[in-house]
Amino acid sequence: MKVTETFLKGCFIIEPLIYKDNRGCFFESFNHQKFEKAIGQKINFVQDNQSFSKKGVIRALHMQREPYAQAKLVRVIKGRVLDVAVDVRKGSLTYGKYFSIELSEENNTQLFVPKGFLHGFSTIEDNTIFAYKCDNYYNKDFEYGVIYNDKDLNIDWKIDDDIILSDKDKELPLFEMLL
Ligand SMILES: Cc1cn([C@H]2C[C@H](O)[C@@H](COP(=O)(O)OP(=O)(O)O[C@H]3O[C@@H](C)C(=O)[C@@H](O)[C@H]3O)O2)c(=O)[nH]c1=O
Repeated sequence: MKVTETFLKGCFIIEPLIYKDNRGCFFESFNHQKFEKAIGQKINFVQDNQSFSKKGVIRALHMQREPYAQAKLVRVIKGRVLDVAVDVRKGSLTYGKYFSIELSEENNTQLFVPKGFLHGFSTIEDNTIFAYKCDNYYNKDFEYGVIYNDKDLNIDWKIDDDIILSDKDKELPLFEMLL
């Protein structure tokens, strides 16, 4: 696999090695030993999540507060998303900056989003299946977020049609509330 650190320290792009043959293809979607070596830190994923979304959905921007903060390893099984990670680590040189990348069933690319990041994605294709591993359990009392269209963050979600949001995501606060 090829691992590339983004301009946000600790946030990595992972491109698995794809083995193609006359049947189709094969790849290791996660290998604990290789993964820890590649990112240079111990990681213990304890929860796997999967969501299905129509085209034009934005699920964002989410995180959990300590002691339930989560690092995530995200990927697309079917369809295509624009995945977004925002650095909100206090004191970070890239605080408030975001990285976005297209993840799809074609490129099989994954993104490792460390603790201390807001995370979200928009679905560019209909019937998109998004899957991710988390290194801490879900706890609804520690969920936090920022509204997807915050003016300071100014994220281009690459959606032209109508945006579909959850009621919860419509009510998320502005980024300045995090300060
Ligand atoms: C995230 C999550 C949700 N749920 C439940 C709560 C709710 O009833 C239902 C749907 O939850 P949500 O609306 O929060 O799902 P969703 O908007 O897909 O939330 C996810 O968005 C992406 C971008 C992330 O990064 C994730 O960490 C998570 O926040 O599933 C769990 O039981 N466990 C979980 O781990």
